[in-house]
Amino acid sequence: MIEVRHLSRHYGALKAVQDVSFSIDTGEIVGLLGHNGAGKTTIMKMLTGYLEPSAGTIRIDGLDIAEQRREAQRRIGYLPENCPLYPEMTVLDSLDYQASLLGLAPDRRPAAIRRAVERTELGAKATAAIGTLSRGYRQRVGVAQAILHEPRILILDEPTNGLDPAQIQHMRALVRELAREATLIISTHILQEVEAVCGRVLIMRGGQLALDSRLDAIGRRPRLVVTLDRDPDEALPALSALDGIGSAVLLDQDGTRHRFALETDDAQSAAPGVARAVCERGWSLHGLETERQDLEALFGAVTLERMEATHG
Ligand SMILES: Nc1ncnc2c1ncn2[C@@H]1O[C@H](COP(=O)(O)OP(=O)(O)OP(=O)(O)O)[C@@H](O)[C@H]1O
Repeated sequence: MIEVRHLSRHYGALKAVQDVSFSIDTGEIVGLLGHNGAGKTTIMKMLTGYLEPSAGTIRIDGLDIAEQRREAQRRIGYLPENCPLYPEMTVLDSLDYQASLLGLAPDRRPAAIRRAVERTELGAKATAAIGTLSRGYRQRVGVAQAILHEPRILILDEPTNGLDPAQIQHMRALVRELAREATLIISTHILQEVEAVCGRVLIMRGGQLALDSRLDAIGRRPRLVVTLDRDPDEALPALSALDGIGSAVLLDQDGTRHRFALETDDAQSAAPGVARAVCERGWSLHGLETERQDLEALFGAVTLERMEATHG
């Protein structure tokens, strides 16, 4: 179980992650999706205890990562982006070295290494020098390193980055296999990646969480999209407290106008109540529509920010 509350990270004036909250249950496979620079790696580094948040809390199985970092880290396996490996080491040496860094007792190492090699199907390359391996095999070594201590939570940053189509297929099969025993968070900027392996998606946009949805809900349940000239701080609590509304998130902003998406079981029936509540507060209603949450809309949420970034 991972609980993230009001997590922020600033680099000087740059707000790389802003007030992000989510919970992940045991056994879930969650895709963290967003364009380059959206804040995915920053979140992953904070989840793994390698980067301190500027604000907010992270709990791993109830352990506060700021206070019980070592203990929390023992439950996590991490494949960093462009996983650094020593090219002159063999696969086995590399795994043995990582096992020692993880603090595995020497008598437990051979069994742990054997199991990691089997699960990542690295047997044929076990004695090969890492520098001679294809990128796909090097990624598998990175994954083998991450699972040596049999963590219950696995965090994979761009696991298919730079792989060819056959290697991507293999990595996806490996991810599904790993998910039988661990909770998985996979960062990617590829929508198809999420569709292929994840049950749930978190979309980051400009450092903020723009969408948190189960994939099987996408394309089925329409949402209500309301446009108001109110700040999210004021509008979100009011909107999410309305009868029949499960949650409210900010979609985007154009000047002072903000578009909010409201999750509801029945968007058509909830619409009049939303319109009434907005008018009762004396707010201007600039738009109210039902929106089917299909994959295109999901993708739009991501690409919009890319356009904003491109156009400054
Ligand atoms: N150490 C750092 N110092 C300053 N700025 C940083 C640092 N690390 C990341 N950033 C900036 O923070 C923002 C978020 O970066 P981050 O790497 O978390 O994004 P990302 O979603 O993982 O992107 P990518 O898909 O390119 O890996 C970017 O604007 C990035 O330039």
